[in-house]
Amino acid sequence: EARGPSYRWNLDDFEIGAPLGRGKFGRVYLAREKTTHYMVALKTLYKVELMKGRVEKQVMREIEIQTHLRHPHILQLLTYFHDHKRIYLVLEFAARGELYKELKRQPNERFNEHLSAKYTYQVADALEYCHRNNVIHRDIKPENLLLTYEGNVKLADFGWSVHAPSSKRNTLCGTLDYLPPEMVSGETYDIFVDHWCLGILCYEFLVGKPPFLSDSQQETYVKIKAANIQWPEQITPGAKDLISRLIKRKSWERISMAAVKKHFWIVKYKDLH
Ligand SMILES: Cn1ncc2ncnc(NCCc3cnc(NC(=O)Nc4cccc(C(F)(F)F)c4)s3)c21
Repeated sequence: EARGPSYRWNLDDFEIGAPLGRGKFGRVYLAREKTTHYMVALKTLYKVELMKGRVEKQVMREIEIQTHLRHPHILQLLTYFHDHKRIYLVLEFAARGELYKELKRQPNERFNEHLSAKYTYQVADALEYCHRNNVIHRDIKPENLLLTYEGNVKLADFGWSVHAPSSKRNTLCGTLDYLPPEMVSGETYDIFVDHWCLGILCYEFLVGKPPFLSDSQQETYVKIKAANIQWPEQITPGAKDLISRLIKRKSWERISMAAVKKHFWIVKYKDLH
């Protein structure tokens, strides 16, 4: 019986394999669809946990946003379903897993200029598409990037994404390292938060840690608000030029995603191997 677009998927359609990762609200498993043997990543979210975390409407927003996004560098949400205890996200499987683990595996735990430019380009490409669809990702960091078998980036986890402009004041969990000044000070913000995060991301690819990393949150806040970056010797002038044009305190001064994709440092290194 052919499975049309209105078919209601359920857990019985899949054989569950190895765990791929774990999050605060549930785990991710490798899974195989029984009739086609198509491999997917199955993210389980416990409803009780989501309610305790007061994030259930965020999951609904993520599902709403994700079902309308289709791009080669965005991890596809294929479908979703739920039972009495859990919500299941059926996701495209990225066979080389989490990019941050690949970063840690590198010598000196940092990428060379080719990989840094290639990944920065691909994330810029995905963000340009998101922004054209009026979606701010808001949580760009190595932990939310996955790698395909071919070594290309997939932007994942739209759990914190919103439609622009927004002033969502949900207590952002996790590190402050990627927060732009306007979010640190709780102002309303726009798509340019993603531009700031792309600058932080490119810096972390090249250096192995984010520019405002500090021992305390207060110190990180101060460094973010001052936006003063230390440039280790391995950062070349081209990379420094691009990162400086993204990590701008005034959000409207951050260069566009189109300009990032055409930047001379990106063009020079993204296709070199
Ligand atoms: C590890 N790994 N290795 C290979 C591989 N291939 C595909 N996927 C993987 N991992 C899953 C990546 C994700 C994609 N979308 C996500 N979405 C989400 O986690 N949403 C979410 C969760 C909890 C709370 C909220 C809420 F409520 F705050 F919004 C939202 S997680 C893979």
